[in-house]
Amino acid sequence: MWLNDNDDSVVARISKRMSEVTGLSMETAEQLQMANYGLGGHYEPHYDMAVEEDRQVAELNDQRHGNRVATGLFYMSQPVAGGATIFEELGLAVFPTKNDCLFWYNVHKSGRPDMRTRHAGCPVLLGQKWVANKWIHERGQEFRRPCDLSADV
Ligand SMILES: O=C(O)CCC(=O)C(=O)O
Ligand SMILES: [Fe+2]
Repeated sequence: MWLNDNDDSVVARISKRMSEVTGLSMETAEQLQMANYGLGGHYEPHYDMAVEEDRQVAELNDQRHGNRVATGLFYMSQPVAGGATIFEELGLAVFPTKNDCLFWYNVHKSGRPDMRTRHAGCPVLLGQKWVANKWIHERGQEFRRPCDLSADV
């Protein structure tokens, strides 16, 4: 389910806060995506951004707005057990805490995808997991997050 800033003042406030905290423009961001996981609900390992090898995602990548430069993942509820967001490459497991937001950059300042951002949602073992995704795009960030020539900054 996708929520537009005009749907409710809470949705608009989330966008505004996201911009204030990250310093990024929300002009080209996607609507807020809500997702619910029940028992056993999980999300296979994936990248949020388009990577060259992944044609399907690349085709989904909005050419006008550029790649998904960053992800804001809001935990709207707290499962009783399970449901961590894990980053395999980084050896990171983040257990959802209600009202927390996990933020990361998907692409380097050079525009190259950061392959360390591959992540997954582990199965919910007990309780419910609600998340909201805010995907922020490259266009509009030119002066807010300037490019850098080195590949891995
Ligand atoms: O639910 C999670 O922990 C991860 C969700 C996710 O990666 C996504 O929706 O793209
Ligand atoms: Fe994701």
